Amino acid sequence: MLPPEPVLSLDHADIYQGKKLVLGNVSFQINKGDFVYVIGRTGSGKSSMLKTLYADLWLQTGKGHVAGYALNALTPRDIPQLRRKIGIVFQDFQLFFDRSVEDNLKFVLKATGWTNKADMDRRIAEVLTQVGLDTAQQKMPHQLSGGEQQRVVIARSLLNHPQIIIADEPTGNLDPAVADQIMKVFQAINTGGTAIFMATHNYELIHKYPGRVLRCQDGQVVELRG
Ligand SMILES: Nc1ncnc2c1ncn2[C@@H]1O[C@H](COP(=O)(O)OP(=O)(O)OP(=O)(O)O)[C@@H](O)[C@H]1O
Repeated sequence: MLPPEPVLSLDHADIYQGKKLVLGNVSFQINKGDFVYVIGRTGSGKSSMLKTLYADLWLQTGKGHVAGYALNALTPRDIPQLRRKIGIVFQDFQLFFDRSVEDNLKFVLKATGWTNKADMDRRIAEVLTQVGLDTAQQKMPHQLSGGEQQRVVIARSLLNHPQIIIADEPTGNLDPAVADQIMKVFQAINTGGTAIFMATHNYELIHKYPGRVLRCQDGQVVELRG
């Protein structure tokens, strides 16, 4: 067997919101191809931990590595580079509603340094196919269902070939059948080798799409044994 390739790790990390310690002494590792959930009650610190991992919150104590970047030694210039290597998906879709699907995706490509039009067109077609939305390129977001909009967000997260997708409640606003389809999209992406780290409240999905499970509880993160 090949040795595990870590794509994300926290090592004795403390997660803060301002001066408030939310999670203390957090240590775990996610390897290439892992599917990992983080669960826990409202306010237990899931989002704060994810935000720390994509450098929206600063890691003040302990160590962390994401896609080759040391979180505790990031410079402001590193942050866009780091975010290019991870895909970020939220519950609320955060698409530009005054632009087509294609223009939403092109915006991200241009912002991350792509210039060649043919390359951009090819990559946009690829990621839309990957999420099962090949025909939606010219549509405006409001012409799409909630599930389709979330697929566009997932497609957007894939544009720069991330090593890991960090998803915060990506099915939270969707009805169960649609949530199920979105999970299948994540599963297919994961099968292709991309690690997934997902905060969720939906235990049914965890049973149906098994993965490692971390729980935020009483200021700590523990891994549940499967
Ligand atoms: N912007 C903020 N400023 C100050 N405190 C915050 C901020 N965001 C969250 N907190 C606090 O940090 C703690 C952890 O919140 P967090 O949002 O990380 O929890 P969560 O597990 O993701 O909750 P949920 O499941 O509701 O999304 C809570 O006590 C919360 O009130």
